[in-house]
Amino acid sequence: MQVLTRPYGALHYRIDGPEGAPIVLFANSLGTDLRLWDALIPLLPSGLRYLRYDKQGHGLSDLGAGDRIEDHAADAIALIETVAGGPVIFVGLSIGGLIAQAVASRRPDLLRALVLSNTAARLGTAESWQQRIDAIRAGGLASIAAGIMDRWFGPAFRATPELALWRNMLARSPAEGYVAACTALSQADQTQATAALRLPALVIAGDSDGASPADVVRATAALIPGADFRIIPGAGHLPCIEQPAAYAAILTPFLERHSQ
Ligand SMILES: O=C(O)CC1=CCC(=O)O1
Repeated sequence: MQVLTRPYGALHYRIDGPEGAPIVLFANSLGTDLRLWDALIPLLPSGLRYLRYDKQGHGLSDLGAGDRIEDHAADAIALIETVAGGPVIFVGLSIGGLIAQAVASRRPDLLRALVLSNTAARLGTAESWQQRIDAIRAGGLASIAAGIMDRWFGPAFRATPELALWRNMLARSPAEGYVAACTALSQADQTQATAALRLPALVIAGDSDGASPADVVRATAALIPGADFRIIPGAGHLPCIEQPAAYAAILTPFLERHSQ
C-alpha cells in the first residue's frame, strides 16, 4: 500500500501502469474509495499510468483538517507534484469533478487535460447537503445508504448481488469524513472559475443519473469553450461501475490524444 504524508496525516493512493508513462489521476465521488475505478482501469490503454486515491476522510486515508473543496484540491495538487512529478490528465467524478475543477483553476500548469464525469460547477444546494448531514447525525450512514443507491445506480444494476458491496462501502465510510465532504459540497461553487478554464475538456453524463442530471452536467460543459460533452445511455451516477466498457470507449480516445 502506498501513502503520501499530508499535514493532517496519511493519504492512501495506488498507482498502476508502466514506470515513466504519462499519468492519469482519478478523484472519486462522495462515499466511495479508490475501488470505484477497479472495473474501468483494465479497459484503458496499457501504455498509461493510473493514479488514484482515497479522498481525505474516505477509505484508508485519515480524516482531513478542513471541510472545503480547496482542502481536497490541496491533496490532489500534492499528489500531482510529489507522486506524478508533472502534469496529469485529471479525471474527476462528482465531488471528484469539483476537486478537478478547483485544481484546474488554481494550477492549470499541473493539467494536460480535464475529464469531468457526472459532475457540475455546483452540485445540490446548501439546504440539501444540510439535510443529509442532519440525517447522518441522527441515524448514521447506514440509515441513508439504501436511498443513496437509488441515486448512484439504475434499476438493472440495483438488482445485481454486487449492489450490496457498494452499499457496504458507503455505509462503512467514516461518518466524519463523509460529513466534512458534504460540508465542502454545500459551499462549493466553481461556476466563475470553470468558465475561465482554457484547456482540453471531456464532460461525461449518464442519462439516468439521479445525483447530477445530464442537463446539469451539460450546462457545466457549456462553460468550457470546446469541451466535448457525452451522454452514456442507461447510465446512472457511477458509470465506471455500471457501464465500464461504455465509459472506457469514451475515455480512451481522449486519453490517447492528450497523453502524447
Ligand atoms: O451521494 C450522492 O448523492 C451522489 C454524490 C453527490 C456528490 C458526490 O460526490 O456523490
